[in-house]
Amino acid sequence: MTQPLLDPFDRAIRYLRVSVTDRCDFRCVYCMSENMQFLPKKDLLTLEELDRLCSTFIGLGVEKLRITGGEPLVRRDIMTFFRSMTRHLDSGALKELTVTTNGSQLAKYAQDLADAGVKRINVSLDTLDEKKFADITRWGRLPQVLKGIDAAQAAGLRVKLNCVALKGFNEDELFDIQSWCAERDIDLTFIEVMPMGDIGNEDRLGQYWSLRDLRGELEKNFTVTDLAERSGGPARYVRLEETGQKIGFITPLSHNFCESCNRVRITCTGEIYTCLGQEGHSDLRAPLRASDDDAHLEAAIRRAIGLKPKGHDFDYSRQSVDGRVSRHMSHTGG
Ligand SMILES: Nc1nc2c(ncn2[C@@H]2O[C@H](COP(=O)(O)OP(=O)(O)OP(=O)(O)O)[C@@H](O)[C@H]2O)c(=O)[nH]1
Ligand SMILES: C[S@@+](CC[C@H](N)C(=O)[O-])C[C@H]1O[C@@H](n2cnc3c(N)ncnc32)[C@H](O)[C@@H]1O
Ligand code: SF4
Ligand code: SF4
Repeated sequence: MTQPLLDPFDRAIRYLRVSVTDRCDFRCVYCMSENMQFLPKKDLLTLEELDRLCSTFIGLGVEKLRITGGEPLVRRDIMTFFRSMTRHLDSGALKELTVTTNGSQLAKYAQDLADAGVKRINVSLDTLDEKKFADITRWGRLPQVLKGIDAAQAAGLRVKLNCVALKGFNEDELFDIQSWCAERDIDLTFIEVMPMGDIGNEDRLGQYWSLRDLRGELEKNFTVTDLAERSGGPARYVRLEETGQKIGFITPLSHNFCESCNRVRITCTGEIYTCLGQEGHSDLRAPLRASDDDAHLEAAIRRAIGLKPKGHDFDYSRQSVDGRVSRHMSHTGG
């Protein structure tokens, strides 16, 4: 029997997040600069290499696989990869195959995702206003995303909306977004903006809207009850008693979920980041390419997991660069 992946703090690693591309058809202001330089295609893991890497992790006890990016659905032939993972769902080794997407390609791929065994997807959407959407994503078009969400629901996929809370940007839309989701039976999670990337002159500290304040706003209209349940992810949930709606809050700066952290991340070039909020990483592409022997790759994975830190190092209170992670969110896929 293979030993499960345990980190130095005895946390079992069951959740793998894989960024399949650094490219994106949007340029969200908190994520990328307008003139992002992307990696040469030859540096990316091939779909076959991604398959081998993910399959090795699944053999080592990973039960949940989330595909992210950049925008995962702009990678050519990505459905081939999703379909190749279906065998692990069929065998029961993989419990969940899922994706985090900006929604732009969903109208095209929703049914294929459902056919591959995907049940739930997360769609990132910060505003329901067309003009504001164009501003925040720079290149995105809202109607295309809304069409994608409709297609996902029509294909039977459960949709969760990820909404980054931004002061002075979507504060005024809080109740519109909440009721829009309630009407469509779409789950909703708010995310605090994180200090990542060196993104031009964007002022992430000025955009910071604490979810504590956002919750305070909700309390003006609803009775908000804390729920004890956890999804195995960083979100904490509340219920709005008047509508019965469940809303998630992800406050990456609090350490409240680090102690039960179950995840690691792979970039599209095969680096493993054992913590979203730390720079430390190891290379898995070299061992992947060096030999067909999976034992070699497994040993490299175990060595990397052996370096997983206890928690993150984000800090808004430090004004200097050492309080931020300089890598872009699109590099590790959030
Ligand atoms: N600090 C921190 N933030 C995380 C972590 N995982 C996810 N997040 C944040 O949560 C955001 C949403 O993540 P998603 O890709 O939707 O996945 P999720 O919320 O973990 O997924 P489910 O719980 O399966 O729905 C990410 O973009 C990050 O901002 C984590 O391990 N640490
Ligand atoms: C990097 S994107 C990758 C997947 C896909 N392109 C999407 O947007 O859903 C994953 C998530 O990271 C979030 N994100 C990006 N930059 C962020 C930041 N600086 N702070 C908080 N969340 C961020 C996005 O809102 C999105 O929900
Ligand atoms: S948040 Fe997602 S959609 Fe927006 S620029 Fe980053 S990778 Fe692209
Ligand atoms: S910040 Fe790091 S340790 Fe904490 S939950 Fe996220 S990945 Fe895990």
